[in-house]
Amino acid sequence: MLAKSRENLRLACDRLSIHPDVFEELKWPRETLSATLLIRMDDGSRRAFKSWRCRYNDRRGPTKGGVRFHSNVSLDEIETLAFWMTFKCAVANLPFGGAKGGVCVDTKKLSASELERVSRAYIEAFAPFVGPDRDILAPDMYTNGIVIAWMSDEYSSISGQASPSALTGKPLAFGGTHGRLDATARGGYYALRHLEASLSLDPDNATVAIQGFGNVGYHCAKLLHADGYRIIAISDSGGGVYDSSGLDPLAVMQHKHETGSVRGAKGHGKTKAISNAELLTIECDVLVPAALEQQITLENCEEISAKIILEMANGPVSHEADSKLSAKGHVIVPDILANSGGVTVSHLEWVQNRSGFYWDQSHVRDHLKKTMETETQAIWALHNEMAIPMRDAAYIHGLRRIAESVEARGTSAYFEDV
Ligand SMILES: NC(=O)C1=CN([C@@H]2O[C@H](COP(=O)(O)OP(=O)(O)OC[C@H]3O[C@@H](n4cnc5c(N)ncnc54)[C@H](OP(=O)(O)O)[C@@H]3O)[C@@H](O)[C@H]2O)C=CC1
Ligand SMILES: O=C(O)CCC(=O)C(=O)O
Repeated sequence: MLAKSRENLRLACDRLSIHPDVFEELKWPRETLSATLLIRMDDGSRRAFKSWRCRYNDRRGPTKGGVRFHSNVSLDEIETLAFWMTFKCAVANLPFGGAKGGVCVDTKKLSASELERVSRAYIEAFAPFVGPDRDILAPDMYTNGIVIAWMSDEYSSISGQASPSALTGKPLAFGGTHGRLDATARGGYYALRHLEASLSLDPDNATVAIQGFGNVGYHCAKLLHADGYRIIAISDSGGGVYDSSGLDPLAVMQHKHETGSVRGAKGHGKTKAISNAELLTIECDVLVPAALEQQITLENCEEISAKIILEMANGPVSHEADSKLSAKGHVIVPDILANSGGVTVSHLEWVQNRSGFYWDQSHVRDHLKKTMETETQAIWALHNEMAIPMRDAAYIHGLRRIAESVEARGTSAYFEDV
């Protein structure tokens, strides 16, 4: 995946006439560490879990990115996610480079105490890599505030002092910030709402399909539903539900709490079960992938009907499918912009931890809204001026900032402006 993603960098370098040194620097991660976590299970047996932490590039500041717990996590996935984080942090204009980590584990097969041991072991393994001025961790798929609290507690024990700013996404009572829980979804929501007029989207007449019903998918559904968008399809790892009359995200979540899946939840009309593959091709105005990478590929991209794809997941559209869809006039609001709200509020958490002064929710939300609107507008303008897809515009927007930080270190001019 990293090789394919690098194509976006190559294109942005070419368009900006960036000095080849910049491409060379961003071609590979700065450093990736791997570790095997040896965990004592509740039944007394011992199990080994592969894990990684990648710090991709730190030109703009300490590296920042989440930790994913998933059975398919691989080195290539983590390095690609860290590459995307590098651009995402630049797009959001944060003083961070990009990083990502992961453990190859199915959290659904662990007890709470096993999950705690995995979380603490992860920090123990990578502690020398971590730190408020070095590498700052956060949640991603199948990690949440509790996992981050265990990790933060472990990090403080290892470092021998309270070190809240080494991890973000912490519970409020443990140095977290207001607004981080739904920040990723809210950021995408602000971006979409900012583009409504340009995309001729009328919330009262627009339909939405959402793949993934965890932190990002659920909050996205809730925010869009509250504004009048009709959510007609929702899925999770167990499959999905479709109802052309609309679904109430709160009721669907209630059903998921009771049964473990969104399958079988009831909407306002004739609700039917659908697969994840079907959800992607459903006729709707806005498709919101909010689960895993590579969901829309050459195999199914011809069947995508949604004119707007809001990439709340990281990398849900393959490189090849992206070109095809863009050529056909689909507007893809790219991940490095659409889901940058999470890391934007993580930055605020880091700032608050470091200053010891804490903000209220409205302050955090105002900042997030302003950031999302500013960067969305800049990318939208570039997309129009250069007649290029929004993803290419976002990479150019981020690359300009990364290249500037390279240049600021005294190297001769790295790029000629477009
Ligand atoms: N959390 C954050 O702050 C950020 C997250 N992201 C990205 O957003 C995406 C979702 O993350 P997040 O919501 O935090 O993760 P969660 O772990 O909270 O939720 C993941 C959701 O995806 C579902 N899912 C898993 N596999 C599949 C599948 N094959 N098909 C459909 N649905 C599936 C899960 O289903 P089930 O409930 O059945 O397990 C769950 O509902 C990821 O790509 C992540 O990298 C990006 C930026 C920040
Ligand atoms: O909040 C953060 O620091 C990172 C979130 C993340 O992992 C992501 O944006 O993909």
